[in-house]
Amino acid sequence: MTSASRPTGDHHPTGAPHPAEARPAGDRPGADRPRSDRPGADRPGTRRPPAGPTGFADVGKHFGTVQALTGVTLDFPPGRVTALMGENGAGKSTLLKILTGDHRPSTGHVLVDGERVELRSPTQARALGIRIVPQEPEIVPHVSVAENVHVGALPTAAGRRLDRAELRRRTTADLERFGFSGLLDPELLGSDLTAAQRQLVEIMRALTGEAKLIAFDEPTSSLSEHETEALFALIDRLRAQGIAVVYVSHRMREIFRIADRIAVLRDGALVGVQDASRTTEGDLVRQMVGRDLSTLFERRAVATDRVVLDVRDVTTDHVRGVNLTVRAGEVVGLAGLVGAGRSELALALAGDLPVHSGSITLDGRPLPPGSPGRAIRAGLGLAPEERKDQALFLHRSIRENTSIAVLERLRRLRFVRRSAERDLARQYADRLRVRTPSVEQEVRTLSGGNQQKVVLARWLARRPKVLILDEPTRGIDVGAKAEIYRIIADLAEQGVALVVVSSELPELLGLADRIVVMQGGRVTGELSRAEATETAVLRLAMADDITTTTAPGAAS
Ligand SMILES: Nc1ncnc2c1ncn2[C@@H]1O[C@H](COP(=O)(O)OP(=O)(O)OP(=O)(O)O)[C@@H](O)[C@H]1O
Repeated sequence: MTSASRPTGDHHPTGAPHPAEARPAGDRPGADRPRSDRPGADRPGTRRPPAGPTGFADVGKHFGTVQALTGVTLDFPPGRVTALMGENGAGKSTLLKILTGDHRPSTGHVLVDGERVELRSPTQARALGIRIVPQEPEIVPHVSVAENVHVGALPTAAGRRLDRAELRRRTTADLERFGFSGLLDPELLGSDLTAAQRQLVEIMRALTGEAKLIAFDEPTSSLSEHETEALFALIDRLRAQGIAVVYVSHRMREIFRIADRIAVLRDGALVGVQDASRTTEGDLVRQMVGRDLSTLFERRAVATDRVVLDVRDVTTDHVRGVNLTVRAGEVVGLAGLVGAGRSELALALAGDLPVHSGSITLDGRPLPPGSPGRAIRAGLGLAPEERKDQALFLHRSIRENTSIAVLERLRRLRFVRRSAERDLARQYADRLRVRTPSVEQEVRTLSGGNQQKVVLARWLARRPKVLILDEPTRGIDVGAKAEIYRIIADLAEQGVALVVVSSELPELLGLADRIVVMQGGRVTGELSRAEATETAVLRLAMADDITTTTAPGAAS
């Protein structure tokens, strides 16, 4: 791509000043007007009003017998952020894929600036200014960040060789404009990127060239607070330039922070579109799920004195001397910022990563580290963070994917195995509200959130002595979240020792009897349920940063 083909001046995301308005939910004067109509947004060069709406007219979509969408009519006004909400499998991703030319609608059509268009491919949608930041970033592993961002439009020097200096310059400038400087090195290889960095590359890719509509599909699921704020600042700038933003997320707090309007889908149909300042979390939940979830975190404390998991001085590549005890019936929350070492500790305890020193005792017996099979046999289960990559057999059914962890138990009942397997899978599919016609459905055809529920079902079904759940509700809708909280409470009542790693603080504060906070691979503190507040947790999660600020050099 030449620099001339990139957005410049007012069209560029960072060409416009950052809107200064703070936006607490429910207190946004003029929130019902398009942003571009508001004072300060009307700068020379801001887009002209389009001739007509961009969005969907009566769109339906079926996959074989599955009716994913029915009669959806919805437009995305310029300069406004429209959030799309709905339970797992409600049809959000399918809707986005129709907008970006990945799927063709079975009925109805897509409108761009009032004109009916037949989008045959993502390239065609892109040429019309429609962009998507997909749920699963697609990164080329063997090339740099810069090449990944500018893939398909790389600058060339004499002899048609790649002009690396120009590419680096361009990417560094992009990083600065998008507010991502310091979060990503243009020279890093695709294969070395963290989940968060992969997401940032996808966002940068979507923002190159002239965009009129940008859709984000659960963009923050792997971003830290800091990266999420950089993304929100960017979205504020996109809005101020008159770009239509579509934002898919299950996170209520984010929706109320960033959205102007909220569209709710249920079972493939549009339930309604409301102004974000005139609705509440409770209203949205009722619309999505059809019931009240006000008792989300209700659970009794049932922890006993019997220590089931005792971790002493465990050191791994990035984890330093961690001590942790979990009692039967206790839920211990592991808090920390992304990169604090929580997932590495979880993987090490489950035998998936080497332990360099220290000891692990499970139910009074030493658990030699380094063997996942041994950990499972000893009664320690881990539902890892990267569930889909690490755990699913995509071409197998929900039944097979659920029962694989309990086959030994079912095998004993040789003749009834298949039906026992099916009953088990059905029981969890129902409890976790997996949207599927049958448990014989191949997992690859499920929506992202429903795939996550299947992996979780497997571990919940196993009922180990110690269960470690790493980000158990990531990508999962609010109805199923409530069910997962209930299952965690039930497991605790049955005497299971639980460790929950979560980046959603309200979730940890609601679930945990005790919160252990990590930072930079170490435990920086522990808070009882009574002591734990968001501020107290964050203070410990940033302990080093605070030490460094107050006493330079002291933290080295
Ligand atoms: N390629 C496919 N083949 C068969 N069924 C599909 C396919 N893609 C989607 N579906 C079905 O369409 C429905 C809508 O799925 P979609 O991915 O749009 O949901 P979603 O609202 O994005 O969910 P999530 O919050 O879990 O990401 C689901 O029932 C899903 O199983």
